[in-house]
Amino acid sequence: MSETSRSQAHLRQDAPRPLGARDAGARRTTAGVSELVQAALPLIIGWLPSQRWYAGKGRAITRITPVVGTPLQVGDPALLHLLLQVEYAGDGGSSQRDIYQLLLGIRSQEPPGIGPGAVLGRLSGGPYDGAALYDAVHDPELTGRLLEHLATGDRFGALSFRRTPGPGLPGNLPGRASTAEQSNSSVIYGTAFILKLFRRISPGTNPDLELTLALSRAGSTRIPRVAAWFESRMEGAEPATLGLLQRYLPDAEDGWELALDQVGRLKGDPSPGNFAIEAHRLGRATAEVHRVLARTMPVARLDRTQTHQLAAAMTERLDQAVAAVPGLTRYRSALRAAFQALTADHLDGLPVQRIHGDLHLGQAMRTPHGWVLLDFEGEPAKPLAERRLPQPALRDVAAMLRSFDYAAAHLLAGTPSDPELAHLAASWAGRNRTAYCAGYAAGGGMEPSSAPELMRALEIDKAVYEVVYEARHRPSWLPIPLAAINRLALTV
Ligand SMILES: Nc1ncnc2c1ncn2[C@@H]1O[C@H](COP(=O)(O)OP(=O)(O)O)[C@@H](O)[C@H]1O
Ligand SMILES: O=P(O)(O)O[C@H]1O[C@H](CO)[C@@H](O[C@H]2O[C@H](CO)[C@@H](O)[C@H](O)[C@H]2O)[C@H](O)[C@H]1O
Repeated sequence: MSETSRSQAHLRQDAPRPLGARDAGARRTTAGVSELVQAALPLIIGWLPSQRWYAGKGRAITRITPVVGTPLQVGDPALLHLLLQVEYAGDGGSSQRDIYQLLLGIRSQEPPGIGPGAVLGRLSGGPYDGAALYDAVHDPELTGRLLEHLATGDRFGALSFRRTPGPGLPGNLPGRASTAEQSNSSVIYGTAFILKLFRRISPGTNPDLELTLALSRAGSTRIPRVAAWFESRMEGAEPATLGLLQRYLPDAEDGWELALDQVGRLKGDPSPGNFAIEAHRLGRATAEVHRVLARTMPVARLDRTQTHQLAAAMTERLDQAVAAVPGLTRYRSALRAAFQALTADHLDGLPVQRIHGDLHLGQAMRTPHGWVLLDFEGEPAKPLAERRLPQPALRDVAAMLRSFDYAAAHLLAGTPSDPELAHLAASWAGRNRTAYCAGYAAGGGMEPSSAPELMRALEIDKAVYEVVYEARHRPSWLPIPLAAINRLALTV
């Protein structure tokens, strides 16, 4: 971070409507936003790189530029909404930039019970000199304030809060930070709503909002209904989605946890459950979602050129992954050949449509009324425009198949090599993969076994993505996708 330079040149200050007589001092007004941001920047720079959602890990920050600062509450506590552009050095002297959404709380005393990882430090200078600066996601009072904005459909300068038609929203529920492992940050309001705050922001509608709204409007019960969202105008660009409020599913069980529970029982439980029934239902649910998306969003068919482009994009991602993770190098030619096989004539005319884009067991919740799918954001590492392109629906199927492998591999993680256990794990994954595909076809989706080359290429493409994801975020998990690459490279 040695070369860090800061700029406030582009900071837009958006004045809030008065929020009541909470503003104690004359200096603590909107006029002080710029000074507040300048005082906060050194603390932000120290805190940002340790956040799970921060994409620039290991790279030197070269510049930080506040883009839009909006005080959503002044006084003690105060709430500052900030969009911050961070530039970092890329490979070979290139530079990369990302915009992050921060929701910063400011109080004279830190909120009770807040974890040390959520506290940025004490401000030095500016209108809140000496006050504690912290991640407001962990402050029930301030996240409650956000819900009020969503409930009333407020506008603050560049920020617009929007509600879907339907029953009113309660404006007075405190929010608690979700502890789920995730790419963004979520706040749960009682047992009624969950608000996801997108952390890495791109101009344009986030596919999570776009697709869940389309599914909600079509009456699908396979997603939690959208209740509200908020967005920011961006200079010279489309508005960016910042947050999505959906119904909370209080009785739901996470598919990943359920699967791990079942896999764990393979180690000697006399009555291991039959997850294959659930896998079949999940396949059906996936097909149902695909059918609604194909009905309500644009669809197309691949021509010869587009098939070549599909294969070329996979090859390009592979080459980038090999450069980032040298352990992939020895598989490169076998994997390239699998992508090359896609260019044969038989894919001409393959339907493409909007899909989930990053489907895995952790995105599937089993409720008393069946499986519900979450998080239609697509792979967070891909540019937003790419995530919004129509894709073969089997891409989601291949991604879920990878998830069954992941769950099985968990059984073996950290244990000395045990051929019997390895066999049990492989059989468990195989059974559930087959059941999921059968459920998908029974639900009206394309029969996965009718397109073996495509399925293999899609699974490899996903495993390559996972190799990079694990190398970056969870290096101890890297052997899981690498083992899959090894297997997929050998299978022809
Ligand atoms: N509507 C919901 N009801 C219950 N739990 C939810 C809901 N939405 C998300 N969750 C929980 O939060 C986790 C993270 O949500 P997700 O949308 O995948 O966030 P991210 O995009 O940040 O990874 C999920 O795995 C699930 O455990
Ligand atoms: O944060 P997201 O849920 O949007 O997705 C990212 O993180 C996932 C892990 O949390 C990652 O999924 C990979 O690990 C899962 C087990 O934790 C496994 O079930 C998936 O099959 C595997 O891809 C996902 O790839 C990443 O985009």
